[in-house]
Amino acid sequence: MELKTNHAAPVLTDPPSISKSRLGLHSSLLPYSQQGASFSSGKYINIPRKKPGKLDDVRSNGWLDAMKSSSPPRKKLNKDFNIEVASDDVDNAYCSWMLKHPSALNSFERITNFARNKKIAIFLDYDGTLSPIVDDPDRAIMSNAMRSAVRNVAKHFPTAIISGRSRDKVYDLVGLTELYYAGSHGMDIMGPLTNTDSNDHPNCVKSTDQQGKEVNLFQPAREFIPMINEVFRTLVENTKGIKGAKVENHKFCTSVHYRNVDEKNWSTIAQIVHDILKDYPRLRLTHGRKVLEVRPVIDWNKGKAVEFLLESLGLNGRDDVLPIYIGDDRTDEDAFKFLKKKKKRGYGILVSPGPKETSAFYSLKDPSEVMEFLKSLVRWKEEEEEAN
Ligand SMILES: O=P(O)(O)OC[C@H]1O[C@H](O[C@H]2O[C@H](CO)[C@@H](O)[C@H](O)[C@H]2O)[C@H](O)[C@@H](O)[C@@H]1O
Repeated sequence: MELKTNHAAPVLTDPPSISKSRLGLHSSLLPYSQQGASFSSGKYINIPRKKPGKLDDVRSNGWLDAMKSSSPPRKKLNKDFNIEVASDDVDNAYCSWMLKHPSALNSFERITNFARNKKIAIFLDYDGTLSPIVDDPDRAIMSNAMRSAVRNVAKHFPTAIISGRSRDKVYDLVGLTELYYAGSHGMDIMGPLTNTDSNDHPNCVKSTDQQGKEVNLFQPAREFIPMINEVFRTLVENTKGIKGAKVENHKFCTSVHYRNVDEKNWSTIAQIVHDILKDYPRLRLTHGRKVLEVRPVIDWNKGKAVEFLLESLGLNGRDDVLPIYIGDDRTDEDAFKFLKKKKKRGYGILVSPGPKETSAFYSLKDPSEVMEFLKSLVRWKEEEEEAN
């Protein structure tokens, strides 16, 4: 592929950026990244609400655009984004983007040079990162080779999975006891019990894990469980006539999948979720890959979860620590932003086969490259240990 950096490259956003003021949006309908949350556990985000009675249609408020642009297969980029470019231009766009977000594999030596004499902490998203995206969320099975790569990484570095799925579900899928797990986009964290400030955090309780080991359980949205259950049941009921729709209950949030729904019914799905949110002002919408997610309006996300876990591990804010976060989705951007905040605090790595707006520093194409990167880290660490 030829590199042409002077070409005006179309960088694709996922979902597309929408002018709030132009559309006069109900802010709970906006993609999460547009809402500007700030840290403070358990506090609500201050979201100005529209006057009741003035409801947007899902078409005019940008939901449908965001739904269409979520998770486009690379070969369909031009069509899905209505960009009139030849496929060479898409390749050029990708190359230009790669200059800004180089491959973590090609930059491996740079990464390890920076990591030398530092303690690395690894944070991994699940879907699209450790397992490829598939049509049925229940069949997103991680390969044994990937499991073994993650197990080996965890032998050398503290390692956590940060997923949008419920913590129990992602634990069942990964099946490794040596990791820390954060489910429901970080709203359900099982971390180490240590003598750090994180133990005194409100919403933190001592608990035991599957092996009976004492752990720290942090659930800042606990009070929302009955509400999420109620919304889950209503969503199941209201979408049951839509072929291919699937609703998941993640305990602190709920997801409505439309990957397998005929595109002509997407507006119906959107309208159903939109109508439910009208009745629950303490819940809001975020967009994932062909999924609408309903979650509490609390100031908590995957970035906060990374900070919390680093704090629990006694690793937060230290110059001798290098956190690395690998993820593929919009919700991973909060973690990338957290690592980027202070210069060189850590590396975000976006998993994407095409250009995407991101706060990640590096990129990897797909889960097989993620596995290669994890294996390389282990090899490097073992060589370092042997040499010392
Ligand atoms: O934070 P993650 O671990 O990446 O979880 C995000 C969502 O992942 C799952 O949905 C996605 O993967 C499915 C399986 O490949 C795919 O069918 C779906 O279209 C994707 O959105 C999970 O089912 C969701 O509930 C998570 O929120």
